[in-house]
Amino acid sequence: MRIRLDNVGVEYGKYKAVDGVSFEVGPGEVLSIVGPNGSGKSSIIKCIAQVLKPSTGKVYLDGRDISSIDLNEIAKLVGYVPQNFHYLFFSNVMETVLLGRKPHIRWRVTQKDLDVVQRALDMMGIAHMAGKFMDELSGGEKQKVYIARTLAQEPQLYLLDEPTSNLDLKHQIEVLEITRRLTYEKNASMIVALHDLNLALRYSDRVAMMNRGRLYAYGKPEDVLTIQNINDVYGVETFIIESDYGRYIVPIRAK
Ligand SMILES: Nc1ncnc2c1ncn2[C@@H]1O[C@H](COP(=O)(O)OP(=O)(O)OP(=O)(O)O)[C@@H](O)[C@H]1O
Repeated sequence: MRIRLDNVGVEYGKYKAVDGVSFEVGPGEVLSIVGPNGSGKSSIIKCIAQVLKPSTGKVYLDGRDISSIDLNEIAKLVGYVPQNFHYLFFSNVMETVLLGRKPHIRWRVTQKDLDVVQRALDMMGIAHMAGKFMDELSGGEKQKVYIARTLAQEPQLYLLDEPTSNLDLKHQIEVLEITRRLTYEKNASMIVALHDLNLALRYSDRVAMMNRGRLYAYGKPEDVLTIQNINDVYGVETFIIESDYGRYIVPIRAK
């Protein structure tokens, strides 16, 4: 799936949170959006998820204006994991992940739906807690359930807003490995907001760096995540290590 943002702006009342953002993500590609707190990452993701309507510009999915696409079709195509998720505290893990199948279910839940849900639970390592109620889970466990729900949805576009914020080191890597692999295998696409610049460097095909609502830099990870850009946008001095395992950004001090 190809996603194109053309001059997207977001306003909250008179406050312009996003201004004139344009970028493109091709089939089988992962785009990370990085930038300081309040720079507009979530607002952009919400426009693509159709939670917010842009005040200017348009979002296109495979060339179609997203606002003209039927919401049932959007529900099948776009899998959105928001930053702050709301769950039904009286539902259990299995039921919550099964909700991901809702756009695909016609009359009743089929064996295929249950198989897909089981696979998603297994991929996220939460099958053993399938019967637990949502309000019995830790923050990281809830986040895994919401990612599993999106995996069960089998979307063409993964929209992940800081999906690793509550996860331990191992699961931060696993979530991005799994979603990136599915993106490549299914020729889907993925747009992910990340605070960890090293994860962005490692898992993206392209990076969009936001600064105060504007796109500051956009392109290949190594061209965007430079010492100079990080210094300009975050006000943090860094150095870069080139190792056998790849390139790493090491922060030294805030300016
Ligand atoms: N519902 C809202 N009403 C008013 N202002 C908002 C609203 N949501 C976000 N904003 C403002 O818009 C700006 C961009 O917010 P957004 O959540 O998109 O940033 P972000 O880059 O995702 O931040 P963070 O890294 O802290 O999650 C911020 O200044 C924020 O205060």
